Amino acid sequence: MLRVESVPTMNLFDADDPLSMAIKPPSSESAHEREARVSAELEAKRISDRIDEEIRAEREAKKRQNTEVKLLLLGQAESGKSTLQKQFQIFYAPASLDEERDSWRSVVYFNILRNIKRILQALDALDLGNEGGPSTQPSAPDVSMRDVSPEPDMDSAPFGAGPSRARDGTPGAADHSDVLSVPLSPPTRTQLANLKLRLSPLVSAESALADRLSGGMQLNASAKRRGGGVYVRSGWQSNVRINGRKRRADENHGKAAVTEAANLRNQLEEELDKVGRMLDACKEDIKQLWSHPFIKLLIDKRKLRLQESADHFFNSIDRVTDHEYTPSTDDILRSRLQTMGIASHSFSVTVNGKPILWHLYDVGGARGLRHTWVPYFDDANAIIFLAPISAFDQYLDEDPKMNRINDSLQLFTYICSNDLLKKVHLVLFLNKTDVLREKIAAGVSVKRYIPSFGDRKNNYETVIDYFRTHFLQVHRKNNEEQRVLYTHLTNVVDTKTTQGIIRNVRDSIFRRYLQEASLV
Ligand SMILES: Nc1nc2c(ncn2[C@@H]2O[C@H](COP(=O)(O)OP(=O)(O)OP(=O)(O)O)[C@@H](O)[C@H]2O)c(=O)[nH]1
Ligand SMILES: [Mg+2]
Repeated sequence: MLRVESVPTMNLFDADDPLSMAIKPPSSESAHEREARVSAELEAKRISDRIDEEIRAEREAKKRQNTEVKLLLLGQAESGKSTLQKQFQIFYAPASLDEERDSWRSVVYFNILRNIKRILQALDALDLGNEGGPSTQPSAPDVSMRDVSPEPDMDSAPFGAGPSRARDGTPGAADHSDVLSVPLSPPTRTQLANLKLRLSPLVSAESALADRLSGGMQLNASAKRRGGGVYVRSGWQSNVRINGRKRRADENHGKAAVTEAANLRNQLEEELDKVGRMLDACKEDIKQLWSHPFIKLLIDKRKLRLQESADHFFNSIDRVTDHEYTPSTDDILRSRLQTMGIASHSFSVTVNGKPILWHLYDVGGARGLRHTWVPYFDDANAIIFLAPISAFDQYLDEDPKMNRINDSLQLFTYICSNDLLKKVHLVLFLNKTDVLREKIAAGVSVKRYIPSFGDRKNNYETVIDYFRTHFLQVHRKNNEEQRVLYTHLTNVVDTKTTQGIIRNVRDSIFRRYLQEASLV
């Protein structure tokens, strides 16, 4: 079957590796010396293996005594891990979400601006006549602080190749001859050119906000071109926290001295208020842009990768641009920020009268970040693997040749077959079922992207069944331990159904945990 990480084979004494060169035996080594060296190396390995085994046994024993449960949220980028983490937060620590509610205002603004920028960039590629406004194409070279470049190609795809699509992931790279072949009437051309001109200032506001959110951490130029978003590390909220928008006026009122922290807060608030005012001033243009039939066609034909929640935020533009706006819980669940590294969250849960600390690890799912998961495998108790099954018509930002369902299946194979995870409680979320339903209802053909789907009926139930069967097969083929796989069809932005599923998952994880720890 498919392997996800290819480990490069390395010559034992690689000339590029100074350590291996240092321990390389001398070229003058005699047969007797060689025998002695090999025997010493074997003995050293035996001792090292025994120590490893002792450490493993100790860790297992500790796991049993522990009153902690570690749950990993795994899956490709944009599969819904951080959204699910927010649902856990709503369930176990709603007050903490309230505390950071204000920080999400900047993310909501950023998401709206990012989608506008993508549409304007797509318009840039069309000749709309003399617009005279600033180009929305990135001009300055990027400084690479963190490369999230893709790993090498995987083995052959289980679903085969899909139709032609963007080769480099940029909106302009897709085949758009069909859009261009639609003759634009002069008034429409002028209308679009004017919209583009008036909305152009929002593009620089987007860049400033992206820098603010990521704390200056940037992607390299090629990752950006491929559509890379803003990566944030755990604790990003402190980059944009204002701590109560009303407080500023009170603090400043009649007081000469303000602290540096308050100054920074004020500056941030002013920046954000400015973006809010810009959005407010442009809201009619934004509505026009979003509802324009040509823009809809452009998004559809060129398969523009807008964020999942573009529709939600564009349709809420009046509410979001209100100067008293505070993000609703739904806004927070629909906001998009890419996770960099591992974000951990802890909740205290009482099970059978016993307090248990429940640690959740939300990982970054982009290919270049997956190596950071491995250190967490060792003492994990449970995994929720999220596979966005609506993504059958999409390709990875990191590798535009890789169908996203295909990537999910390969990743799931890696998780199911990983030795370190053999005993871990495994839960599979086939996520974004709501998006899948909408796509199917809109007539998007699965067979077009997944030729092996064949002539099956292009309806929701059949498609779900088809994908579920593939995931279950992966599990069955990699299940020497006879481990149960708990599968759920999910839409993790829906709080009501997700909370029910969280309860169900919690009970199954704790039941097993308590049995293993001999606590029942
Ligand atoms: N409609 C819908 N949107 C979803 C669902 N799950 C996640 N989303 C949205 O998809 C986007 C990506 O979700 P995230 O939770 O940020 O994805 P992630 O897996 O954490 O991605 P990385 O951090 O890049 O690895 C967000 O805008 C979410 O609101 C779902 O079930 N339905
Ligand atoms: Mg995330």
